Amino acid sequence: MRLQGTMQINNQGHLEIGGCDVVGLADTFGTPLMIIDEDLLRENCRRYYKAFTQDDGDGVLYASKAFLSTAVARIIHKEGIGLDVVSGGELTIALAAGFPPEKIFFHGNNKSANELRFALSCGVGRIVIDNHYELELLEQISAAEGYRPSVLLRLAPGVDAHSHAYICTGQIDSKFGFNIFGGGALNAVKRALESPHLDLKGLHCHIGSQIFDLGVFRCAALMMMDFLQEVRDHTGWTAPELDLGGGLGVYYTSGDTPPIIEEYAKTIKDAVLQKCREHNFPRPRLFVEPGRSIISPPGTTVYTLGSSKEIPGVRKYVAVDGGMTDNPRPALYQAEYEGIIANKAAAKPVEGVAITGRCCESGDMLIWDLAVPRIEPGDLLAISCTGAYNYSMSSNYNALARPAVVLVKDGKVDIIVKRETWGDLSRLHCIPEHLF
Ligand SMILES: Cc1ncc(COP(=O)(O)O)c(C=O)c1O
Ligand SMILES: N[C@@H](CCCC[NH3+])C(=O)O
Repeated sequence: MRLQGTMQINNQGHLEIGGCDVVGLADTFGTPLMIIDEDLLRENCRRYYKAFTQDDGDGVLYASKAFLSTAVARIIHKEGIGLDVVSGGELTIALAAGFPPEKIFFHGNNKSANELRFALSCGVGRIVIDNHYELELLEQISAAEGYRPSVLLRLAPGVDAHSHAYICTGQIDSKFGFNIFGGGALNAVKRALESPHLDLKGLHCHIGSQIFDLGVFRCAALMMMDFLQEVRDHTGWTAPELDLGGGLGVYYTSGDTPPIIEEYAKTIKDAVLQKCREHNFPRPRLFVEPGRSIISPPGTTVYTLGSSKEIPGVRKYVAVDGGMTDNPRPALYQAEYEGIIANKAAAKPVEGVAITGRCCESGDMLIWDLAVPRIEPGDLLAISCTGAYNYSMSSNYNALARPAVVLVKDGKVDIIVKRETWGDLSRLHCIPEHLF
């Protein structure tokens, strides 16, 4: 496993993160346990901040769908970054953390009337309108309740992000946004500009996630800038803001070669400036919305090894005490991960095993082929780069309780999300009177 951030192997041969021995963390907090390396999280935020906010007014918004807790929201805010939320729930967590609403952008392809009212009443910075239904709904609510929200329109620029089909979002055949091709986007811009109840600030696109090819980000930026010019030709309106979404990929396993944050920033800014010159267009205020590339590398999940089953000549399955409930990505996207036996981190590998979860599903696999030293039940497996879209996509399937999440830094540890208990699992259940 590639060691990232503050990870190291200590002189007891244990994996250490943020100066904390992972074996000690597992003893204290139990497993499965998600560990977040605060230094690496802050470093990623700072690199984004530096790369994108030197030009006046540009901004970085953390896509909180990747992982959101009140403590992480505080770190994000302290590092000068805004927040992208997609539901009343994410907005509630952000507000509970004391996140300033004006630094929050509200996304989503089917926001409810109640969610829109909530966003309006707390004064979010931007509402990103996804479709005509929402445009009408937001206009009606704003008119009735006396708001004039600042809005962006989400567009599908028709760019294929070359990532897993389930995480590409900017192509023509996508459920998200107004399509540039076919005129839907231009009509939406005209409609929003005509409305006295909406303050159209600019346009948005997000082409997908876990993207390594800077060429597709460049292509999206060029197409959006060409469209801003087309809009100016048709309406006379010069869009002051352009939000290009998130999507930068990260390293999960050897062979993954993601571009660095700084290269990504340069690609986007160069493309925008090129088109500004070409069209004599004033440089819009730029926003980006990274999620995975901020929080994935700082996250590591630790499991305890339990049962195993060896099928001679086929493979050896080794089960952990979590699985698709805390990390559904291998089952959903055939995602691959690296791992290390945290209590034997310096030991030489002697065999290859398949790491399976504990759910009643054959597809509940975490790693198909992991080289491990001699292992036994009770050993600890650490899987790296699990900070994004693991906990946030976790479930209670098989009535498994969600893991705890801890933040580590300089040898200190703080719990930031408590472990769910079996008691929590029935807290929303009710037994009707006639069943007594
Ligand atoms: C609108 C929007 N912005 C930002 C993101 C964050 O993407 P990523 O985590 O790949 O950076 C997403 C998720 O793909 C998204 O849908
Ligand atoms: N959940 C996806 C990313 C989706 C990004 C949100 N639009 C993943 O785990 O890779």
